[in-house]
Amino acid sequence: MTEPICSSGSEERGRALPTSGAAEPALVESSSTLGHRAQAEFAEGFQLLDPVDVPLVAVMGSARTKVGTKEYQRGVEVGAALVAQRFGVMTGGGGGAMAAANEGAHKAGGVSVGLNIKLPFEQRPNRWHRIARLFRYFFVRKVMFVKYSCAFVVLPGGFGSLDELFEMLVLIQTRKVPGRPVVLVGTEFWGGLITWIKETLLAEGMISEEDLDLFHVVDTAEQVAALMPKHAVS
Ligand SMILES: CC(C)=CCNc1ncnc2c1ncn2[C@@H]1O[C@H](COP(=O)(O)O)[C@@H](O)[C@H]1O
Repeated sequence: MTEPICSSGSEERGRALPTSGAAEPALVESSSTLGHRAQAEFAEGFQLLDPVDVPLVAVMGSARTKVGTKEYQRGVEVGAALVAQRFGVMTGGGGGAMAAANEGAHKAGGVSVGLNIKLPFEQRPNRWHRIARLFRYFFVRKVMFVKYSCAFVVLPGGFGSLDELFEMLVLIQTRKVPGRPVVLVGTEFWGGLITWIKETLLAEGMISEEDLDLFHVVDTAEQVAALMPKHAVS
């Protein structure tokens, strides 16, 4: 018999469930294991981030951006520009755009945070963050990005970056979190999505006109810095 794709709690109870390890799929564990692990992970995340005493900007972006490319360089510049404005930088701690933003922040002498994720394949943290933790659950880690950031910057990226972007926009749109700058970097890269948002989502009444004000689209690190909340600048 083939394994069911979905399983109910009662089906789970009869089965030996994996207990730990990066290779094991998350969210198929028993409800109680999931609950305990998530609770512990929340507590550890709070412990890590509560003591950070500079305002953090979450910088999202592709795990695949190559070192040495213009895109990588722009990520480095964004990290450095945020530190120049006395923000710390918090990323997903992996390679690509995450490494770029952490590198810029670290080399500029700022606070550089990496919230890594355990994945079923090998995952190396980048070497540019000094405050770090490895998370099992994307959803717990996303709470950290939202709870501990005062602005959200999204460099060009794929599904992961889109997920983080839209999570943030929904939370602001529905007033679950206070508004904050959400900045997409790369007018050319994001242009098609923005056009679709306007010509389909807005035109079909799926969002309101004012929802378009929930995000900005820019091209340079200086423009990102100019959109940040002013309280961090002395
Ligand atoms: C090549 C590959 C899939 C590597 C995955 N390695 C990852 N390491 C750390 N964070 C990640 C990773 N994949 C997705 N994320 C999260 O999703 C975003 C990147 O996803 P993407 O590459 O844009 O879609 C990051 O902001 C990060 O928070």
